[in-house]
Amino acid sequence: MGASLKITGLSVIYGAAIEALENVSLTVPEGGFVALLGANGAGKSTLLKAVSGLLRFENGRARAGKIEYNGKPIGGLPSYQLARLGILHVREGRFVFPNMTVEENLEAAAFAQAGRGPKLPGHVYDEIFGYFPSLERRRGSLAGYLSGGEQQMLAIGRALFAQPELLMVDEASLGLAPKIAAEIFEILARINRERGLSILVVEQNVSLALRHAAYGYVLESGKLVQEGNAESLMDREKLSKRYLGGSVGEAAPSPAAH
Ligand SMILES: Nc1ncnc2c1ncn2[C@@H]1O[C@H](COP(=O)(O)OP(=O)(O)OP(=O)(O)O)[C@@H](O)[C@H]1O
Repeated sequence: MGASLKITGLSVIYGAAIEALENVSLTVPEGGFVALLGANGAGKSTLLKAVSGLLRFENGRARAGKIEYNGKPIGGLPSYQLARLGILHVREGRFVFPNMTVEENLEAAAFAQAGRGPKLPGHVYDEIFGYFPSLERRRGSLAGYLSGGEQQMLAIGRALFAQPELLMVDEASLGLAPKIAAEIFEILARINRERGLSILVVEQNVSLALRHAAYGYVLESGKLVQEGNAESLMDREKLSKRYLGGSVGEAAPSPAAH
């Protein structure tokens, strides 16, 4: 089941003066798959943090604008309440517990997010491992020893335990080999299709994101500069050069790719 997100005229500042977003409006329809694109520092992560209630931990705040979830205002709610409403944010950097096994990471997430556990019924694992078979093979391994791609899958798998209705994923492809990044996006698309879950991804790899998302928004220096359906954005060759500083078809190269 998916939820709708509507952001209207959102402006965010950090501290007293750093303007990270200015008058940004964005919609994720129920069951939609939307990509938020833009170069480094454009404000993409800030937007996700504004939705999931994480801004306050970084001395950030919404100066203006409205955030509505399923038609109701949610601005100012704490992150744990937003998670209970079904808004899950997979942050950039993955944040798995390195000294716990895959299974323990999933149990911890279920316990913290949904108040379940510590032992979970088998079908819950089957559902998650159905999307991520490589995690099942490594369920007894310490998360710290997983590859970057497997850690990203674990981070997404943990979010799924909370039965989200809106899943926001920040830079899922960062530092990953193209084949693994593509696999992760295919899994996200499958989750979107099969569960009707609404998905908002932040991505620098434009072609990868627009291959799966139906609609995209482009931020530049905190302002929305382009939006449109995936096809029309892919057609705008200029988009990459002007706003993203690279080729539409390429992700930023990463020395850590594995
Ligand atoms: N905690 C913070 N305190 C002060 N300024 C911040 C903070 N987080 C982000 N910023 C500033 O806000 C702007 C937007 O940053 P943000 O991280 O949202 O961009 P981004 O598009 O997600 O970039 P990246 O792809 O590099 O993560 C930048 O100018 C950044 O320096």
